[in-house]
Parts: sequence; structure tokens; C-alpha cells
Amino acid sequence: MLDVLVVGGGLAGLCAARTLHRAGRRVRVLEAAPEVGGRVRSRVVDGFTLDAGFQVLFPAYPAVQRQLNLGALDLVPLLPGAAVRRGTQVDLVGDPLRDPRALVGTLGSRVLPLADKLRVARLAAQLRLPAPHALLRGGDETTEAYLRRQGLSEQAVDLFFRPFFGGIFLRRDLSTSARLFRYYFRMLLDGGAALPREGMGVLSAQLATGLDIVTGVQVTHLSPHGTHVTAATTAGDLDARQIIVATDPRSAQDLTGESTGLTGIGSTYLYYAAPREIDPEKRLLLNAEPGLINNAHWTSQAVPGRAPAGQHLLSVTVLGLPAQDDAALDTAVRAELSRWYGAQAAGTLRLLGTERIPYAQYAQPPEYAHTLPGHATALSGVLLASEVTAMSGIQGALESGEKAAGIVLGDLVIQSRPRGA
Ligand SMILES: Cc1cc2nc3c(=O)[nH]c(=O)nc-3n(C[C@H](O)[C@H](O)[C@H](O)COP(=O)(O)OP(=O)(O)OC[C@H]3O[C@@H](n4cnc5c(N)ncnc54)[C@H](O)[C@@H]3O)c2cc1C
Repeated sequence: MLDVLVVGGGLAGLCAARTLHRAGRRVRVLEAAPEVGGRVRSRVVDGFTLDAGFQVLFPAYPAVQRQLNLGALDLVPLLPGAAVRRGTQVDLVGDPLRDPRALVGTLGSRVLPLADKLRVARLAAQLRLPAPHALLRGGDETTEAYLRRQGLSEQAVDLFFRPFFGGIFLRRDLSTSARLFRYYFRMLLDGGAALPREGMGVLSAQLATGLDIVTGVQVTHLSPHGTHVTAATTAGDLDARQIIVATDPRSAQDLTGESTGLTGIGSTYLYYAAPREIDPEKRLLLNAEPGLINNAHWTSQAVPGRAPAGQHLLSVTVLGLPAQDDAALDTAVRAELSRWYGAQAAGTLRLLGTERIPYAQYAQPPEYAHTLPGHATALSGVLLASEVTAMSGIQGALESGEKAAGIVLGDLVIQSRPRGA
């Protein structure tokens, strides 16, 4: 019999399985999709490497440092800051300390007036001091309220923080917990952001290496029997002494009866191929005007190799799940890109794909952490792992997998202890 069956091969499940495998346990991962990775996957379309939505890695995440061999991921650091777009007007918001080339542009930026630049520098100095996990404690409020309390101007908040952190929290209203804002800001200060040359999917592939994984098998029901748990699956029944449910929240609820009560946030991505260079900018592009586009990124400028030689890859992020069909959405996004680059350049773009992700993250308003479920479930021998026990993101998923594995290892030691010992 298996020691542990892990249901779900996203980062949380893979991390849990790897921790258990390394501790010598017989562990198998069952993944419903044809491949592992969950929300962290990449695919190649016409020679372009597309991630499942635009996401980046913060190498300073503590769990990333513990779990991943960063050297083997072939990471390309992204330039700090962003280029803020208002039509054809572009303002650079960079970090001159980490990217001296940004000095002139940042000093002259109309997005962050001098007083705001000084306040951001003061904020950075404050947030560098505590241990990162301490930033997740203490009083909470919305990110917008926190930024205002720091004295940042409405212009700085609207033109930079709203679209920049909108791209991270997948909502532009800055209603996300200020604790998370402080944590992410610190992660950016400590290690910036990076993209693996071969796509974000290499994170999942690295975690999956050497594990017993069966894909294309969905777990439909769990029945505890005291000494073991039976998993009913689309490929038959399977027994294990313990089961870790590392699925999305809805599936976890179906399997364990535990309701997370979390609200999912959707987002939509359009990928375009360009036959010539339209914009040499390597930084994240933020749309400071009202519109569908929140942010965009010429990924092939930042990470050569993500597009075939001589071609270019543009990734566009639209927050939420727009009502338009794909063709109408493409037309509307192109109209916005025309305001940046002119109709002729926008007309040369070829749509490679549109990805609508109904549950990309969950909403994390102030004090959200108090509402998160723990690892225990009402089913004996069944534990929960996934970002839902920690925080929405790569750090939360890995941390959750580590902790669930740790609990299982403790339990297995107790179970295998001789009577009376
Ligand atoms: C577009 C986008 C952008 C993001 N940007 C960032 C970012 O920049 N930084 C960051 O830190 N995080 C980001 N995230 C969040 C991050 O990707 C997730 O937090 C993390 O991948 C969640 O991992 P997980 O293992 O908890 O869940 P998932 O990745 O959802 O994995 C769950 C797995 O369980 C499988 N499964 C479900 N039900 C069953 C079943 N019954 N039987 C078997 N298998 C099942 C699913 O197929 C899936 O593979 C982003 C996410 C998206 C989608």
C-alpha cells in the first residue's frame, strides 16, 4: 500500500510529494490534467513559449529558495520597475540602484513626482528591516489605505501602484491586504522578478523529477477506513495510509467537504506574435489609462528565445473575464495597442492564443489570513495542501506542500511506532 497519495499535481502537491519521497515514503501523485503543473505550466505554439497566463517568479520567496534549484531554472532577471503608458507617452519608473540605466528616465518621470520618489525610498528602507514573514503580521488594511498613509499622491497610486500591483494581485482596486503588499514589495526588493528561459513550466518540471506521477486520472471520492483511505478514481480504486488533497478549492471541497469560502479571481491573457520589433522596451508595460489592458510585456525582448528568431512575443493581461468573445476581445485590445504603437504596427500583430483563467488566485482582503482553512480535514487520514492554507501564490503553494508533508511525516512516525513505545 502507498504511504501517501497526493491528489493534484500543482506546485503544492508536487512539493508535498517531493518532500515525502525524499524522506523515503512510498508516495504517488494523481493529476487529473494530461500534465502536471496546475496553474504553472508552459506550452509552445508556433515556436513561441507561452506561459499559462503572465506570471513571474520572485526568487526571494523563502519557499522557492528552499524547494527549487534556482541555478538549474536558467532564470532571466527582469528589469525592475515598469514603463508607464498613457497612449504614446511613456514614463519610466525604475530602481536606479539596481538598474543604473533607469536613472535618467526615473528622475524625469512624470508619474512619480520627487516627493513620491522620496516616500517610496523611505518605504523601501522601512520594509527591508523586518524578517519577511514578520511583514505578514501586524495591523491590516487595504493596500490603498496603506499607500495613502505613507503619503503617496493620488497620481502615484493611480498611475503606478494601481496597474503594477493590479498585475500581481489581479485586481486594480488595491483592495488587497496591505500585509501582502508589504510582503511582495519586500520580495521585489530582495530578489526582483525573473522568468525561466524555457517558461514557468520548468518550476513544475523540476519539482516533478523522479516522482511517481500518474496524469489524466481524476480522484472522485475519498473513504477513510481508520488505518487507510480509499481514493475512488477514474482509473479505479487506490488505497493509501494517508492522502493529501492538493487540488483547487472547489475540488477540495467536493473531496473533503471542507468549504474554503474563498472568492476566486479570474484573468485573461492574449499572446501576440510580431514579425518585427515594435517596442524595444524590456520592462513591464503598465496601462495608466482606463481600458482593457492592465499590463503587457514584450516577453521576447526580456527573455530572448521565447520567440523564434526574428520574431517577437507580446503578452497582454486583461483583468477579470471579459464578456466579449475572443474575436471581439482581440479587436478591442488591438484598438488599445494602436493608441500605443499606431494602427499600422498594431495591425501586424498575429494573435497566437487567448487564455481565460477563471480561478487564477483568490481574493485576499485585509485580515484574509484569519479565514483560511488549516491542513486538517473532517476526514481521518486526509490532509489539505494548496495555496488556500497559506497565501495565493507560488510561495503559498510551496509552503503549504511543505507543511502538509511535515504533518504526514510526523503522523507516519507515530503510526509505525511499535505498541507501547
Ligand atoms: C495567470 C496567473 C498568474 C499568476 N501570477 C503569479 C505570480 O506572478 N506570482 C505568484 O507567486 N503566483 C502567481 N499565480 C498563482 C500561482 O500560480 C498559484 O498560487 C499556484 O500555482 C497554486 O498552486 P496549487 O498547487 O495550490 O494549485 P493548482 O496549481 O491549481 O494545482 C491543483 C492541481 O490539482 C489538480 N486537480 C484538481 N482536482 C483534481 C482531482 N479531483 N483529481 C486529481 N487532480 C485534481 C488540477 O488539475 C491542478 O493540476 C498566478 C496564477 C495564475 C493562474
